[in-house]
Amino acid sequence: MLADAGLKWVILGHSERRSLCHESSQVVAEKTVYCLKQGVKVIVCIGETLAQREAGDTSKVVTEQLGEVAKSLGSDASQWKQVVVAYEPVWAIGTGKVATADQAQEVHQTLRSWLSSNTSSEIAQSTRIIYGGSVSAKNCTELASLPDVDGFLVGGASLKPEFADIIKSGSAKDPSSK
Ligand SMILES: O=C[C@H](O)COP(=O)(O)O
Repeated sequence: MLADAGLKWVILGHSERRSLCHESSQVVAEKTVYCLKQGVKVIVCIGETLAQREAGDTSKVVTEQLGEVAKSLGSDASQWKQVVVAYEPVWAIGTGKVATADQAQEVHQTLRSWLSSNTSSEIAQSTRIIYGGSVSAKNCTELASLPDVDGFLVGGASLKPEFADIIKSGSAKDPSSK
């Protein structure tokens, strides 16, 4: 239905779907495969809760979430080209508590390394890993400059004039920095 309506992208695995609708990572992976078959590209959201971060489980949680998608897509670079990974710490979504640059870079780098080890170095380098969670005009420039942050998934700020500044921050990145 979405493909028939001309939609090019969907967001899957948002934290609200995972928590309110009990959508598992396996279901997210199944939906990802289905969307790609229909020619619809996918933004897959992953991210830890505050309790998981405080327990030191962030890397485990996000790589397990990504791992379910990787089980389905394998090392097929043509499939991964249709997928964007969105790291969205649950505690940062809509809260005004953005991840620090160090926190964001650490997780993004972990995800890229994990992709390299579990798919291929080509897929790891070419897959866009974007950040979401209280991105604003105030924090976008620093976050956009991080080597493994390839863009943003913006919620609240996308409805405000500052969204223009967030879009512009994407051009601040040195493409050779990754
Ligand atoms: O759904 C939107 C994203 O989860 C981020 O939302 P936010 O930028 O308002 O925190």
